[in-house]
Amino acid sequence: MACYCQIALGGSSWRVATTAKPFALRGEQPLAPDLPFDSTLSRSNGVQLSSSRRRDLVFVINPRGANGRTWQEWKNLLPYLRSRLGNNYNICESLTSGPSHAIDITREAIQEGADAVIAVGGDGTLHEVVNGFFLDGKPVRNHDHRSSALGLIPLGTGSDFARTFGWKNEPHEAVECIARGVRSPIDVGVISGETDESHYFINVADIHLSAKAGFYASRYKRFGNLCYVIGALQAFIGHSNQDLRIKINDGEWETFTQVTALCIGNAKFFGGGMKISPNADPRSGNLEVVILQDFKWYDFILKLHRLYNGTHLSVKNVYSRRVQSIEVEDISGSGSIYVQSDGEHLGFLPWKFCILPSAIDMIC
Ligand SMILES: Nc1ncnc2c1ncn2[C@@H]1O[C@H](COP(=O)(O)OP(=O)(O)OP(=O)(O)O)[C@@H](O)[C@H]1O
Repeated sequence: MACYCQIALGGSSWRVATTAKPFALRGEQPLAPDLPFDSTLSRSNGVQLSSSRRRDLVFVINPRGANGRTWQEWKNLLPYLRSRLGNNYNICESLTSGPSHAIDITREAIQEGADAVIAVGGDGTLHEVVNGFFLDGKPVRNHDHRSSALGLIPLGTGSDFARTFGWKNEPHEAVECIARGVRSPIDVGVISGETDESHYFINVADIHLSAKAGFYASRYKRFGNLCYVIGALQAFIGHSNQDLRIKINDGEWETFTQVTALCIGNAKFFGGGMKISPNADPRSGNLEVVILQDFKWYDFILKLHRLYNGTHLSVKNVYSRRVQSIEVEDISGSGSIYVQSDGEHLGFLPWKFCILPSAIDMIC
């Protein structure tokens, strides 16, 4: 018989739905007020995994993803998920309460021995789940020194990472992958700066105009994919191309003049379907760097279709290269050049970006 457990951790709520003994987690704070509360749910303190022999799949759901669509679709999906996967797995449902919470949920789920942690939402949720696979620069492990697999049910606004695998922004294909259970190692990008703290990305990290556009786009997610157009228009206001210093694979510093945007792809798409790094492959052991130089606003109008279909690498003033690492510095030293990773604002230059080959097993 199915049993459910309401769980909360580190300032937010989790709900676990299993068909066996519940995956119980600390209960500290209530559900987000506008989320329905199931009175059959119970709470407990401390963390323990199901004692069932079946494996635990922890679904990390951002109820605010895609302006609330993620939550609506998840509710519709759950009965199907239980019928499709419930015979072989305990289905553990964990709702995020706010930014960064998915990181804590993921770390705890891995430490408690979850078989897989599955991000349900957009690239931002996936980004946080990926960051939860690491702590203090090392992979998180359970008591047997094993990690969990990473899964994804793409239900965000852009869901760009899923596009590299040819998945649509809907759940059924992803659920079939989880049911098949095939896992393969994928690469993760790691970003380091002046502090000891590392950040991880799985899709695309980018610098300057595109990162500024992403920063603004995040304010307009209620408009769906149109947010990227609005964000880009706002980013153009006051934009000026900048000279950047770049060091590739720990070689010599080089100057790239009048950089409009610099993109570092572990996968191919960003900005709601733009195929910015068309040769990137998260199983290649490389990152694809694409640099747009001296682009004017009208270049984007004339060449936008090439950016979307990934044929822009042969365009004038577009440089591309496969790298294992790249360091980027702002020559002006203004500290105002935007950086984002997986569509999430990270801060401003300088940063170093490296590949971690085969860092995570992914269900795909
Ligand atoms: N409960 C929550 N309330 C508010 N924001 C949240 C919550 N949980 C996560 N977030 C934040 O929501 C942001 C966006 O999430 P997500 O990427 O899933 O959706 P999206 O932006 O619509 O999709 P995409 O990134 O694919 O365009 C993330 O930055 C995340 O930190």
